Amino acid sequence: MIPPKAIIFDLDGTLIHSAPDLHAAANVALASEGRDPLDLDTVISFIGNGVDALIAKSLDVTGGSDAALHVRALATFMAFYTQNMTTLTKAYPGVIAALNDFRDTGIPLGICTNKPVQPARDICDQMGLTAYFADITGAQDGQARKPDPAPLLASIDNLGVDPAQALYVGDSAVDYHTARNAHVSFRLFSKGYLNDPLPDLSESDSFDDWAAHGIPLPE
Ligand SMILES: O=C(O)COP(=O)(O)O
Ligand SMILES: [Mg+2]
Repeated sequence: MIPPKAIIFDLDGTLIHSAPDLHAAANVALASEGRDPLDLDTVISFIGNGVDALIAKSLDVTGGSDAALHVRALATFMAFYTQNMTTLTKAYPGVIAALNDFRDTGIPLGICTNKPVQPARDICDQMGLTAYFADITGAQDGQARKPDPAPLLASIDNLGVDPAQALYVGDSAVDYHTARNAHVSFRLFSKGYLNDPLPDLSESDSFDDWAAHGIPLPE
């Protein structure tokens, strides 16, 4: 692998362990509808396709859903989550040191997440991450989400590099397929929220510790 000219990261399950706050907000939304709470691992298995999918799956497994219920539960979820996005959330060990190393090379860094863009930006602000990133691309109403390649290609375009020279780092099958669809190199952080196995991904394209990410850097 040659050193990338830009690195774009997924957010949830890649840079930050955000599931505990997503779990808490999901259970507030479920409780407001008289539903039983879900355990953390179940909520983790619902992360990766955005908040709409998280709410839909949470309602499905606790008694079903309809359009009005979905809208209400999503609103309750967002009202709580936007006030509690970094209460339990932490950067994975080694992430800050790795970001410092990447930044020191001078190559541009970005985030491409299926989390709605404003919460993604607010979380980065609250966690002191914003200054590392020249671009933060998140989900927006009416716009394609990962695994559609559009958001990743938009983020790479904002960084001003050719997709062939960029690297995407993510934790899920959604991220892997996004990179494939965009013809962008991919590395998997395997200690995030990987729900489906990735049989086509070679072992050497995966890491489980940010202190040993294996991303080659320019001198
Ligand atoms: O919000 C989600 O479901 C996933 O967010 P991510 O794309 O940062 O992993
Ligand atoms: Mg993720």
